[in-house]
Formats: sequence, C-alpha cells, structure tokens
Amino acid sequence: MIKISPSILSADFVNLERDIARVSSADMLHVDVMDGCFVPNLTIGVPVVQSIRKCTDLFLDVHLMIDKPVRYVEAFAQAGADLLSVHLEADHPTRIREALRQMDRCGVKKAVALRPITKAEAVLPYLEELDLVLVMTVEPGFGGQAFLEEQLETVSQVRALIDRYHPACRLEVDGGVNAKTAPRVVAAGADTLVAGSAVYGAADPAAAIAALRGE
Ligand SMILES: O=C(CO)[C@@H](O)[C@H](O)COP(=O)(O)O
Ligand SMILES: [Fe+2]
Repeated sequence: MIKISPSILSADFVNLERDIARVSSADMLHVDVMDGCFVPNLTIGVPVVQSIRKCTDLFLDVHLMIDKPVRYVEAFAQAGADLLSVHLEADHPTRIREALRQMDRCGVKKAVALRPITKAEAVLPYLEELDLVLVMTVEPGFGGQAFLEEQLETVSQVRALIDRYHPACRLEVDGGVNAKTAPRVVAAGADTLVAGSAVYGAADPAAAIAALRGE
C-alpha cells in the first residue's frame, strides 16, 4: 500500500495548524528540519515539532537535514516525532549507529536518508535494523525543485536491497514527487511518497493526496 507524507515545508507557517488539518487524509506528516550547515536553509526546530504534536494525531515523519544528528535524536523524540531520518552523509558511520541506538532507546522508528550523490549500497550496514530508507530525488534544502530522473536507478537499487535483506523496511522517496513523477517512483519500488508543493500547491490537497496514491 502506498503511503503519502505531505511535507509542511510548502505549508503556510502562519497558518500551520490549518494547513496540517488540510492533509488529515494523509498517512503521515513530513517535517523537514534544516540547520543551515548540512543544507543551505534553516527551517523547523524542536519547539515547532512539539507544537505540531499537540495539533495532530498524524504520524510525524521527521527528516533531519542536520550535521551530527545524534545530538538531537532525544530532543526530537521527546518533542513527539514518530520516525527520525538521519542522513548517512551527516556524520561518521559510528555516530550514525549511535543515532540509531538513541532512537531505539527513545522508542522512535528508525530511518536513514541518502543524498543524490550517495550510492544505494551505503544503506547495507544498517538496513536490517531500519524501518524506512529515504531516497532524495532532489538536492536536499528546498521544496519545489525538479525531480532528478537519474535517482530512479537508486530507488530501484535500494528496492532490490530491501527485498533481499529486509522486506519489512519501507522505501520513501522525497523531492519533486507529483502526479506525473509518482507512478514512475512507485514503479521503481517506492512505497512511501513525500510531496510538498504537489499537495500544498493544489487547490484541493485531499484530492492531490488521493491522486498520488493512484486512487
Ligand atoms: O526534504 C525536502 C527538501 O530538502 C523535501 O521534503 C521537500 O520539502 C519536498 O518538497 P517538494 O519537492 O515535494 O516540493
Ligand atoms: Fe524531506
């Protein structure tokens, strides 16, 4: 079953509660956390996640685009995140492992994320303990960018690794997903789609979510 995770990066932050309510038919809510170092943009921090937690029951899918994410795992977990994604490029492998251990201790679901430059095989040392792998199909940092076609190959490769080593793991694709690209992303093996501009740029976000699910 395809799950849709609307990215609130494309929401109106002045009316965040209203815009979160507009996507209540989604399966989860994607929260893009950026630190101005790992990516050239600053967005949401721990207090905002805390506030979001109070105004929705949606599963909070928190995408950490920050250097050395192990420093903030506990804080985001306590703020109410249900799943945390840490980028494999954001720290040394030993500290990525430590971040995953912290997620275990905090009781949140575990994911690793791949920038477009990172090869699919990079997930292998972690795959068997993951709940989700996130493949970026744009350079992380901003919403509304064009889908990187060449990333379809990485999506297929990660799908093959998941099928072989850990079929229960979900495969999320993030960046430039819309009604045109979604069917190709799903054909390549994704089962979870992040969409910011395609959902919040639509006149009817609920209809956009249904279209992305292929309904
Ligand atoms: O993580 C990111 C960007 O770094 C994404 O989650 C974007 O927010 C997705 O936006 P669209 O490409 O769907 O507009
Ligand atoms: Fe994201």
